[in-house]
Amino acid sequence: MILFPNAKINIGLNITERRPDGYHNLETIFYPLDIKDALEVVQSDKLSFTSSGLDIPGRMEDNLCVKGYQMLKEDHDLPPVNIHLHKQIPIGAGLGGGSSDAAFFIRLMNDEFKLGLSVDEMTGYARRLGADCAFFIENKPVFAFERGDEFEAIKLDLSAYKIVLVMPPVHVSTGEAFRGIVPAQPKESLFDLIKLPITDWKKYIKNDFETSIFKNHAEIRGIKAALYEAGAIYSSMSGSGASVFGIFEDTPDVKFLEEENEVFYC
Ligand SMILES: C[C@@](CO)(OP(=O)(O)O)[C@H](O)COP(=O)(O)OP(=O)(O)OC[C@H]1O[C@@H](n2ccc(N)nc2=O)[C@H](O)[C@@H]1O
Ligand SMILES: Nc1ncnc2c1ncn2[C@@H]1O[C@H](COP(=O)(O)OP(=O)(O)O)[C@@H](O)[C@H]1O
Repeated sequence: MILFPNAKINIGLNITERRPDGYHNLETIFYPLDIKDALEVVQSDKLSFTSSGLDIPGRMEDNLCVKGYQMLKEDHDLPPVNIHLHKQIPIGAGLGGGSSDAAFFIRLMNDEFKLGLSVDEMTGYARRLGADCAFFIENKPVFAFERGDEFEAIKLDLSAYKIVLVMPPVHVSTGEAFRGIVPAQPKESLFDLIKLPITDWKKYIKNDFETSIFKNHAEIRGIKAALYEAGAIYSSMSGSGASVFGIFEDTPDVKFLEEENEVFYC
Protein backbone atom coordinates (compact mmCIF):
# COMPACT_ATOMS: atom_id res chain seq x y z
CA MET A 1 0.00 0.00 0.00
CA ILE A 2 1.29 3.48 -0.87
CA LEU A 3 0.22 6.83 0.61
CA PHE A 4 1.45 10.34 -0.17
CA PRO A 5 2.12 12.36 3.04
CA ASN A 6 1.80 16.10 2.37
CA ALA A 7 3.40 19.15 3.96
CA LYS A 8 1.71 21.92 5.97
CA ILE A 9 2.24 25.62 6.40
CA ASN A 10 1.51 27.72 9.50
CA ILE A 11 -0.53 30.85 8.88
CA GLY A 12 0.30 32.87 11.97
CA LEU A 13 1.97 31.47 15.08
CA ASN A 14 1.70 32.96 18.58
CA ILE A 15 3.78 31.40 21.33
CA THR A 16 1.76 32.18 24.41
CA GLU A 17 3.50 30.56 27.40
CA ARG A 18 6.19 28.18 28.58
CA ARG A 19 4.85 24.94 30.06
CA PRO A 20 6.25 22.97 33.01
CA ASP A 21 6.85 19.96 30.67
CA GLY A 22 9.45 21.89 28.61
CA TYR A 23 7.02 22.57 25.77
CA HIS A 24 5.26 25.84 24.92
CA ASN A 25 1.60 26.63 24.52
CA LEU A 26 0.98 28.21 21.16
CA GLU A 27 -1.74 29.02 18.70
CA THR A 28 -1.46 28.62 14.96
CA ILE A 29 -3.40 27.80 11.82
CA PHE A 30 -2.26 24.60 10.11
CA TYR A 31 -3.04 24.46 6.39
CA PRO A 32 -2.19 21.41 4.21
CA LEU A 33 0.24 22.11 1.34
CA ASP A 34 0.56 20.12 -1.86
CA ILE A 35 4.22 19.06 -1.57
CA LYS A 36 4.36 15.30 -1.01
CA ASP A 37 6.50 12.33 0.00
CA ALA A 38 5.59 8.77 -0.99
CA LEU A 39 5.33 6.12 1.72
CA GLU A 40 5.08 2.40 1.03
CA VAL A 41 4.72 -0.48 3.47
CA VAL A 42 5.24 -4.10 2.41
CA GLN A 43 5.06 -7.13 4.70
CA SER A 44 8.52 -8.64 5.12
CA ASP A 45 10.52 -11.13 7.21
CA LYS A 46 12.16 -8.43 9.30
CA LEU A 47 11.59 -4.76 10.08
CA SER A 48 13.54 -2.54 7.69
CA PHE A 49 13.50 1.05 6.51
CA THR A 50 14.75 2.26 3.14
CA SER A 51 14.57 5.69 1.56
CA SER A 52 15.16 7.52 -1.70
CA GLY A 53 15.04 11.17 -2.73
CA LEU A 54 16.37 13.66 -0.16
CA ASP A 55 18.84 12.41 2.46
CA ILE A 56 17.14 12.00 5.84
CA PRO A 57 19.48 12.75 8.76
CA GLY A 58 19.61 10.35 11.71
CA ARG A 59 19.58 6.60 12.22
CA MET A 60 16.82 4.27 11.02
CA GLU A 61 15.58 3.84 14.63
CA ASP A 62 15.10 7.64 14.86
CA ASN A 63 12.90 7.86 11.81
CA LEU A 64 9.42 8.82 12.88
CA CYS A 65 7.89 6.02 10.74
CA VAL A 66 10.01 3.41 12.52
CA LYS A 67 9.15 4.98 15.88
CA GLY A 68 5.50 4.80 14.81
CA TYR A 69 5.88 1.09 14.04
CA GLN A 70 7.47 0.37 17.44
CA MET A 71 4.74 2.36 19.19
CA LEU A 72 1.89 0.52 17.44
CA LYS A 73 3.61 -2.84 17.98
CA GLU A 74 3.42 -2.37 21.76
CA ASP A 75 -0.39 -2.56 21.53
CA HIS A 76 -1.06 -4.58 18.37
CA ASP A 77 0.03 -7.87 16.84
CA LEU A 78 1.97 -6.62 13.78
CA PRO A 79 4.11 -8.60 11.29
CA PRO A 80 7.54 -7.20 10.32
CA VAL A 81 7.39 -4.77 7.41
CA ASN A 82 9.65 -2.93 5.01
CA ILE A 83 8.94 0.77 5.11
CA HIS A 84 10.05 2.70 2.03
CA LEU A 85 9.97 6.49 2.05
CA HIS A 86 10.59 8.60 -1.03
CA LYS A 87 11.48 11.93 0.56
CA GLN A 88 10.60 15.12 -1.29
CA ILE A 89 9.32 17.47 1.44
CA PRO A 90 12.27 19.69 2.45
CA ILE A 91 13.65 18.68 5.86
CA GLY A 92 13.89 21.06 8.85
CA ALA A 93 11.79 23.49 6.89
CA GLY A 94 8.84 24.10 9.20
CA LEU A 95 6.73 22.03 6.78
CA GLY A 96 6.13 19.15 9.20
CA GLY A 97 7.40 16.53 6.74
CA GLY A 98 8.59 13.98 9.29
CA SER A 99 5.41 14.40 11.32
CA SER A 100 3.30 13.90 8.21
CA ASP A 101 5.17 10.70 7.30
CA ALA A 102 4.51 9.38 10.80
CA ALA A 103 0.81 10.27 10.80
CA PHE A 104 0.30 8.75 7.34
CA PHE A 105 2.22 5.68 8.51
CA ILE A 106 -0.28 5.22 11.37
CA ARG A 107 -3.18 5.62 8.92
CA LEU A 108 -1.61 3.17 6.50
CA MET A 109 -0.95 0.52 9.17
CA ASN A 110 -4.50 0.93 10.47
CA ASP A 111 -5.91 0.21 6.98
CA GLU A 112 -3.43 -2.46 5.88
CA PHE A 113 -3.56 -4.54 9.07
CA LYS A 114 -7.16 -3.74 10.04
CA LEU A 115 -6.26 -2.38 13.48
CA GLY A 116 -9.72 -0.84 13.86
CA LEU A 117 -8.40 2.46 15.25
CA SER A 118 -10.78 5.43 15.32
CA VAL A 119 -9.63 8.89 14.20
CA ASP A 120 -9.35 9.90 17.87
CA GLU A 121 -7.23 6.86 18.67
CA MET A 122 -4.91 7.53 15.70
CA THR A 123 -4.66 11.18 16.77
CA GLY A 124 -3.69 10.03 20.27
CA TYR A 125 -0.90 7.83 18.88
CA ALA A 126 0.30 10.64 16.58
CA ARG A 127 0.45 13.13 19.46
CA ARG A 128 2.94 10.85 21.21
CA LEU A 129 5.35 11.11 18.25
CA GLY A 130 5.44 14.92 17.96
CA ALA A 131 3.36 18.01 18.58
CA ASP A 132 2.39 18.70 14.96
CA CYS A 133 2.03 15.02 14.01
CA ALA A 134 -1.58 14.87 15.26
CA PHE A 135 -2.72 17.47 12.72
CA PHE A 136 -1.88 15.18 9.78
CA ILE A 137 -4.32 12.44 10.85
CA GLU A 138 -7.31 14.49 9.69
CA ASN A 139 -5.18 16.82 7.56
CA LYS A 140 -7.74 19.61 7.29
CA PRO A 141 -7.29 23.35 8.01
CA VAL A 142 -7.47 23.87 11.78
CA PHE A 143 -6.88 26.38 14.53
CA ALA A 144 -4.35 24.56 16.74
CA PHE A 145 -3.66 25.38 20.39
CA GLU A 146 -1.93 24.10 23.58
CA ARG A 147 1.23 22.26 22.31
CA GLY A 148 -0.15 22.64 18.80
CA ASP A 149 -1.90 19.29 19.16
CA GLU A 150 -5.43 20.36 20.15
CA PHE A 151 -7.63 21.49 17.30
CA GLU A 152 -10.72 23.39 16.30
CA ALA A 153 -11.81 22.96 12.67
CA ILE A 154 -11.97 26.17 10.61
CA LYS A 155 -13.32 27.00 7.19
CA LEU A 156 -10.38 28.13 5.07
CA ASP A 157 -10.00 27.43 1.38
CA LEU A 158 -7.03 28.93 -0.44
CA SER A 159 -7.49 26.82 -3.59
CA ALA A 160 -8.28 29.93 -5.68
CA TYR A 161 -4.80 31.33 -4.86
CA LYS A 162 -1.28 30.33 -5.89
CA ILE A 163 1.02 29.46 -3.02
CA VAL A 164 4.77 29.77 -3.65
CA LEU A 165 7.05 28.07 -1.14
CA VAL A 166 10.72 29.02 -1.00
CA MET A 167 13.24 26.82 0.80
CA PRO A 168 16.65 28.46 1.36
CA PRO A 169 19.75 26.28 1.87
CA VAL A 170 19.45 26.76 5.65
CA HIS A 171 18.02 24.38 8.25
CA VAL A 172 16.57 25.55 11.55
CA SER A 173 15.83 22.98 14.27
CA THR A 174 12.51 23.41 16.08
CA GLY A 175 14.21 23.18 19.50
CA GLU A 176 16.74 25.89 18.50
CA ALA A 177 13.94 28.17 17.29
CA PHE A 178 12.04 27.89 20.60
CA ARG A 179 15.16 28.88 22.56
CA GLY A 180 15.02 32.41 21.06
CA ILE A 181 11.44 33.08 22.16
CA VAL A 182 9.88 35.16 24.95
CA PRO A 183 6.25 33.93 25.14
CA ALA A 184 3.42 36.49 25.28
CA GLN A 185 -0.38 36.43 25.09
CA PRO A 186 -1.60 37.99 21.82
CA LYS A 187 -4.08 40.88 21.97
CA GLU A 188 -6.39 39.06 19.59
CA SER A 189 -6.58 35.32 18.99
CA LEU A 190 -5.68 33.91 15.59
CA PHE A 191 -8.98 32.06 15.73
CA ASP A 192 -10.65 35.45 15.09
CA LEU A 193 -7.94 37.08 12.96
CA ILE A 194 -7.99 34.30 10.37
CA LYS A 195 -11.59 35.27 9.53
CA LEU A 196 -10.41 38.69 8.27
CA PRO A 197 -10.14 39.19 4.50
CA ILE A 198 -6.83 37.77 3.32
CA THR A 199 -5.76 41.27 2.23
CA ASP A 200 -5.75 42.25 5.95
CA TRP A 201 -3.64 39.32 7.13
CA LYS A 202 -0.37 41.17 6.40
CA LYS A 203 -1.32 43.82 8.95
CA TYR A 204 -2.55 41.54 11.75
CA ILE A 205 -1.18 38.00 11.47
CA LYS A 206 2.41 37.27 12.52
CA ASN A 207 4.73 34.35 13.22
CA ASP A 208 6.56 34.82 16.57
CA PHE A 209 9.58 32.82 15.36
CA GLU A 210 10.40 35.38 12.68
CA THR A 211 11.99 37.99 14.99
CA SER A 212 14.75 35.76 16.32
CA ILE A 213 15.23 33.67 13.18
CA PHE A 214 15.42 36.74 10.90
CA LYS A 215 18.06 38.21 13.24
CA ASN A 216 20.34 35.21 12.69
CA HIS A 217 19.37 34.50 9.07
CA ALA A 218 19.05 37.67 7.00
CA GLU A 219 18.56 35.57 3.84
CA ILE A 220 15.23 34.25 5.18
CA ARG A 221 14.02 37.78 5.88
CA GLY A 222 15.14 38.69 2.34
CA ILE A 223 12.95 35.95 0.82
CA LYS A 224 9.86 37.24 2.61
CA ALA A 225 10.61 40.78 1.38
CA ALA A 226 11.11 39.46 -2.18
CA LEU A 227 7.76 37.64 -2.13
CA TYR A 228 5.96 40.83 -1.04
CA GLU A 229 7.86 42.73 -3.74
CA ALA A 230 6.61 40.14 -6.28
CA GLY A 231 3.00 40.88 -5.29
CA ALA A 232 2.19 38.45 -2.45
CA ILE A 233 -1.03 39.22 -0.60
CA TYR A 234 0.43 37.52 2.46
CA SER A 235 3.87 36.08 3.15
CA SER A 236 5.38 34.42 6.20
CA MET A 237 7.97 31.97 7.38
CA SER A 238 6.30 28.59 8.01
CA GLY A 239 6.51 27.23 11.58
CA SER A 240 10.02 27.46 12.97
CA GLY A 241 11.49 27.93 9.47
CA ALA A 242 13.47 27.96 7.35
CA SER A 243 10.92 27.89 4.49
CA VAL A 244 8.88 30.97 3.55
CA PHE A 245 5.59 30.98 1.66
CA GLY A 246 3.74 33.66 -0.29
CA ILE A 247 0.05 33.67 -1.24
CA PHE A 248 -0.64 35.24 -4.64
CA GLU A 249 -3.65 35.97 -6.87
CA ASP A 250 -1.68 34.67 -9.90
CA THR A 251 1.57 32.74 -10.30
CA PRO A 252 4.30 35.37 -9.81
CA ASP A 253 7.56 35.65 -11.68
CA VAL A 254 10.04 34.73 -8.94
CA LYS A 255 12.49 32.78 -11.13
CA PHE A 256 15.35 34.81 -9.66
CA LEU A 257 14.71 33.08 -6.31
CA GLU A 258 15.41 29.71 -7.94
CA GLU A 259 19.13 30.54 -8.29
CA GLU A 260 19.86 30.08 -4.58
CA ASN A 261 16.75 28.38 -3.23
CA GLU A 262 14.38 25.56 -3.99
CA VAL A 263 11.04 27.01 -5.14
CA PHE A 264 7.72 25.10 -5.18
CA TYR A 265 4.59 26.36 -6.98
CA CYS A 266 1.50 24.90 -5.27
C1 LIG B 1 6.38 24.78 16.41
C2 LIG B 1 5.98 24.00 15.22
C3 LIG B 1 4.86 24.78 14.52
O1 LIG B 1 4.22 24.08 13.54
O2 LIG B 1 7.14 23.90 14.46
P1 LIG B 1 7.57 23.24 13.04
O3 LIG B 1 8.47 22.09 13.40
O4 LIG B 1 6.36 22.84 12.32
O5 LIG B 1 8.31 24.31 12.38
C4 LIG B 1 5.45 22.61 15.65
O6 LIG B 1 4.37 22.75 16.53
C5 LIG B 1 6.51 21.74 16.28
O7 LIG B 1 6.03 20.44 16.24
P2 LIG B 1 7.03 19.17 16.21
O8 LIG B 1 8.13 19.43 15.22
O9 LIG B 1 6.18 17.97 16.06
O10 LIG B 1 7.64 19.30 17.65
P3 LIG B 1 8.21 18.15 18.62
O11 LIG B 1 9.01 17.18 17.81
O12 LIG B 1 7.10 17.62 19.46
O13 LIG B 1 9.17 19.04 19.55
C6 LIG B 1 10.48 19.43 19.21
C7 LIG B 1 10.94 20.43 20.26
O14 LIG B 1 10.30 21.70 20.05
C8 LIG B 1 9.92 22.30 21.27
N1 LIG B 1 8.46 22.52 21.28
C9 LIG B 1 7.65 21.95 20.33
C10 LIG B 1 6.28 22.20 20.31
C11 LIG B 1 5.74 23.05 21.32
N2 LIG B 1 4.44 23.33 21.36
N3 LIG B 1 6.56 23.61 22.25
C12 LIG B 1 7.91 23.38 22.23
O15 LIG B 1 8.63 23.92 23.06
C13 LIG B 1 10.40 21.40 22.38
O16 LIG B 1 11.67 21.86 22.77
C14 LIG B 1 10.53 20.04 21.69
O17 LIG B 1 11.52 19.26 22.29
N1 LIG C 1 10.40 10.69 8.09
C1 LIG C 1 11.21 11.74 8.38
N2 LIG C 1 11.42 12.71 7.47
C2 LIG C 1 12.21 13.78 7.78
N3 LIG C 1 12.83 13.95 8.94
C3 LIG C 1 12.66 13.02 9.89
C4 LIG C 1 11.84 11.89 9.64
N4 LIG C 1 11.85 11.14 10.76
C5 LIG C 1 12.63 11.77 11.64
N5 LIG C 1 13.13 12.90 11.13
C6 LIG C 1 13.99 13.86 11.88
O1 LIG C 1 13.22 15.04 12.14
C7 LIG C 1 13.96 16.23 11.89
C8 LIG C 1 13.05 17.38 11.41
O2 LIG C 1 12.25 16.92 10.41
P1 LIG C 1 11.09 17.70 9.62
O3 LIG C 1 9.79 17.10 10.01
O4 LIG C 1 11.43 17.68 8.20
O5 LIG C 1 11.24 19.20 10.15
P2 LIG C 1 10.16 20.30 10.45
O6 LIG C 1 9.49 19.92 11.74
O7 LIG C 1 10.95 21.58 10.56
O8 LIG C 1 9.23 20.34 9.29
C9 LIG C 1 15.01 15.82 10.86
O9 LIG C 1 16.21 16.53 11.04
C10 LIG C 1 15.21 14.31 11.10
O10 LIG C 1 16.34 14.08 11.91
